[in-house]
Amino acid sequence: MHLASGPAVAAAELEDVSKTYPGGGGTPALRGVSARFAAGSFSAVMGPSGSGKSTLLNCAAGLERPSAGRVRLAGEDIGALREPALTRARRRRAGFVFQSFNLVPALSVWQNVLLPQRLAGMRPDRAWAGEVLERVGLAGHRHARPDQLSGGQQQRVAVARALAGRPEVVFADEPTGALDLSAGHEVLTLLREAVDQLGQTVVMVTHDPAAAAWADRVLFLADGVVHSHLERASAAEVAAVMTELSAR
Ligand SMILES: Nc1ncnc2c1ncn2[C@@H]1O[C@H](COP(=O)(O)OP(=O)(O)OP(=O)(O)O)[C@@H](O)[C@H]1O
Repeated sequence: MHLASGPAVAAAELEDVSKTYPGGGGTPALRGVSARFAAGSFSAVMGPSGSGKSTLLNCAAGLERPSAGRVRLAGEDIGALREPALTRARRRRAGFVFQSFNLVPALSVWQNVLLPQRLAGMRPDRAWAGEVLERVGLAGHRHARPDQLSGGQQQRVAVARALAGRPEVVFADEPTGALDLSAGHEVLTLLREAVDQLGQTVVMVTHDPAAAAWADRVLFLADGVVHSHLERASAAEVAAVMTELSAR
């Protein structure tokens, strides 16, 4: 089953986006960034600490409003939307995976997976949610609470939750940052399979060149601007660019 249309379509797009945070001392976190995340692709966003990676992700996802420029999610100009239309668009079109899992501790695995669809006012697609829980290997844990699971299992629940609503884009901010190597590997495998088998679009911020090497394309940020891109890069190639950026 394909969740997104052909590769030429941008699932998310930033056009000349700048962002200065109130209280950020006037220094922009992003300065005129343009980036296009093709539907059905897996992109990684890398760059030194403070280069604007999370800000880019949050602007693309409608979690932050840019100070200038345009953001389109599945072709919709979300900058033009006021609350609560922006929240509705984000809930309908974006799925999220965060470093800290962000599961609701009082809810079961199953309730966590269905929650975004409920919040979006959608009737949860239980058959599909069951299938994604199966895919992440946790069908037998649907009644468990998050604190009964390992970190790797909790992040797999978060991936299932992000996929369950069939969003146009899954935004992942350091999804392997809190995991050991093998749990991180499992989560990256799931994200890769979501792209290859389901046609999902994934945009992932990471510090780890080995994680970025799972992506089709790596976008490098430095000081709030796009420095460069790599296609189908190895971890060593990604690490070489990071070394160059860190030495600046
Ligand atoms: N809410 C905020 N208020 C003020 N400044 C902020 C806020 N969020 C981020 N910044 C600043 O914006 C710049 C870019 O931050 P951002 O978190 O996007 O970078 P990053 O590349 O994701 O960093 P890291 O790798 O350390 O997570 C930094 O200088 C940061 O201090």
